[in-house]
Amino acid sequence: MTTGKFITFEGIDGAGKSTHLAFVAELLCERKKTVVVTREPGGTSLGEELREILLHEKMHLETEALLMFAARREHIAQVIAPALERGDWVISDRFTDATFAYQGGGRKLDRAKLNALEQWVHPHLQPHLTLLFDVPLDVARARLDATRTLDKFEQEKVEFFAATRAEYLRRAAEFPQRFHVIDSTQTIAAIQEQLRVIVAEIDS
Ligand SMILES: Nc1ncnc2c1ncn2[C@@H]1O[C@H](COP(=O)(O)OP(=O)(O)OP(=O)(O)O)[C@@H](O)[C@H]1O
Ligand SMILES: Cc1cn([C@H]2C[C@H](O)[C@@H](COP(=O)(O)O)O2)c(=O)[nH]c1=O
Repeated sequence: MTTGKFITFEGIDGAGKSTHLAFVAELLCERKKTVVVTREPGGTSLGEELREILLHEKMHLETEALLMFAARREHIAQVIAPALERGDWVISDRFTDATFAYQGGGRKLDRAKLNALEQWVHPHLQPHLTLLFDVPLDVARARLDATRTLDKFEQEKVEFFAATRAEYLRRAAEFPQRFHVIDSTQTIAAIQEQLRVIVAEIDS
């Protein structure tokens, strides 16, 4: 019997999702789960090649959305579906909510086109739990500026991130049964306490 669950981590760049992903993976390992940690775009060798292109080359917004879903198709076929079938837990740093937020919200691509791609690529797969790390834009920006060289998305203007964040929050309100919105301005320790409770709930 399949017992694995699919958990996704979402948020604008710099919100802190990668920081907490490792912690949740550890919590699940302590609970004796077999955990597959992966990311989008990426997660397969083709997906990682597409990631390089997507994060560094300019392209038409529809090309960008199509490549995100192409990488995702491969990711589901090679990694996510087989792991869930084995009963493993899959934790992915981003999934389809990111396409709705970035290409839909940020770049203003028609949501109907994204719905059609989602229906094509994964009509029967949705995360069991989506953790949305939410922060004001200035906090996210300060965290990014302190830590890294910025990629194509991270160099976008404040309006882009405001629209991306708004679309994430709109989706969280649309799908309250799977989304948990986490106030990522809290300390890392406070967020970890919240994550402990959420993980215990989903594993009960
Ligand atoms: N709650 C927090 N308080 C203070 N600093 C934080 C917090 N969460 C994360 N950070 C710091 O902010 C920086 C960005 O965090 P992280 O890489 O986890 O963000 P991210 O959401 O995964 O970003 P991206 O999507 O661009 O990879 C890191 O230096 C991390 O240590
Ligand atoms: C899956 C997905 C991702 N993006 C963007 C969001 C981020 O800026 C990058 C991924 O980098 P991360 O720091 O590892 O999160 O890609 C996107 O625009 N659309 C998507 O579907």
